[in-house]
Amino acid sequence: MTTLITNIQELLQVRDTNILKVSGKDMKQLPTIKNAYLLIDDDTIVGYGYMEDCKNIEADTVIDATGKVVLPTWCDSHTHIVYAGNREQEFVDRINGLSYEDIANRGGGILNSTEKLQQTSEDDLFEQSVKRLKAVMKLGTGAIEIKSGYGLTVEAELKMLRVIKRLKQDFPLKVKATLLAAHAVPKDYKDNKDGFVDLVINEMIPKVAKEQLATYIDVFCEKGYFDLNDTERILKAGKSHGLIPKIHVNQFNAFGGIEVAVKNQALSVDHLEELNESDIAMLKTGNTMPVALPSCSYFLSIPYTPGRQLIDAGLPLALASDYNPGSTPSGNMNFVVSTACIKMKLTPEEAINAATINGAYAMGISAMYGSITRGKKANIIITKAIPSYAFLPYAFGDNHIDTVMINGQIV
Ligand SMILES: N=CN[C@@H](CCC(=O)O)C(=O)O
Ligand SMILES: [Zn+2]
Repeated sequence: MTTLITNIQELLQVRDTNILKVSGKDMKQLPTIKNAYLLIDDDTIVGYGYMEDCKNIEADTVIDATGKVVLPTWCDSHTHIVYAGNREQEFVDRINGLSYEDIANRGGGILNSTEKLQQTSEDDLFEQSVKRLKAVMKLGTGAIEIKSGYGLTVEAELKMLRVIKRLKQDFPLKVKATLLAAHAVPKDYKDNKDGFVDLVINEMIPKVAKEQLATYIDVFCEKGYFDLNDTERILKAGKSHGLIPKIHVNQFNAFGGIEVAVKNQALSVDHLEELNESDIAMLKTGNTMPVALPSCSYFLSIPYTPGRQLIDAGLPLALASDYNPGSTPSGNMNFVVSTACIKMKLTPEEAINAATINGAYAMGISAMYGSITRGKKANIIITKAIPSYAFLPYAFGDNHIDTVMINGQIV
């Protein structure tokens, strides 16, 4: 089954060679073809070029994209979309003056979601998550990373990861799973954090690795959660079971977590709202992808990750949603891209690179996702008729998407 998309006003992120990420000044370059065609065979991109060169191409289905922009689907490398219930009361509490930290200190926050998740059946959790997954696919997300971390017991963490596995099996988008057991210290271990870290290392990691329920190991490395020593121990234990590090770090405090991550060859370091010069120098020594989560900064009114500074230092940057019930109850990557331009001063080219190819890198899948490249998966967004691609981040808040194709099928 072949599909030919014709008369594309502009085809974005066209990469003839299969690069895995873009960094520094290269992020300003977004290769495009104006007045283009795109040819898909089943689930694979097989050809593209100028309209004048597509005269002899025949296909089973032809889609006319006159006036429309076509680009790869968003690669959202950081989400927590498997959760139970919501936390809108905490949102109201914050409006009335409490901080995210205050709420966590009185037993709310992550532990609030933990309580809800532990009381929710696996099927119910699956159904709640399906709704969110369907919604983000419609908004152009074609690959997604999903974390555990609201279970905090062996059984509840496994329940979350089994739900992620079902989502992976039942939906066409690419799903990568991460074990984030060290997301918060559960109530039962309130005065025994080391005991909980031991549980993560001795029981959770081996079980999850044996059942192949996750590819990545994550830790919330933050004051009041897990310190540098805990982070190092958990990352090393994960690595010894084949799990690749990818951590939450520098959200509220910068105290050396990035060094631990880079030294353990983390695939990504995520949040980075607080960043100092030594963190940037450390990132320059490795291949770890910095990931910014601007919707989280927006929702919590905390600083934005200094993405401009990271890119100007020659580093790559990825953008992700952080979709979760506490700090980012939104998985809209279009908003993420707009907010990165508006608040972090990324150019539209940089933001689109960050949300496609670099997002794919932060999930370890950029050889097959994140650009319009022959042989890559046919995951594409066709916009409505718009004046130019800069209109996407510019006219924020409106949905500019006409069609989303994942594996060559319209969703
Ligand atoms: N910061 C840690 N974890 C999530 C928020 C979790 C929550 O509040 O439920 C985040 O990435 O923002
Ligand atoms: Zn997160």
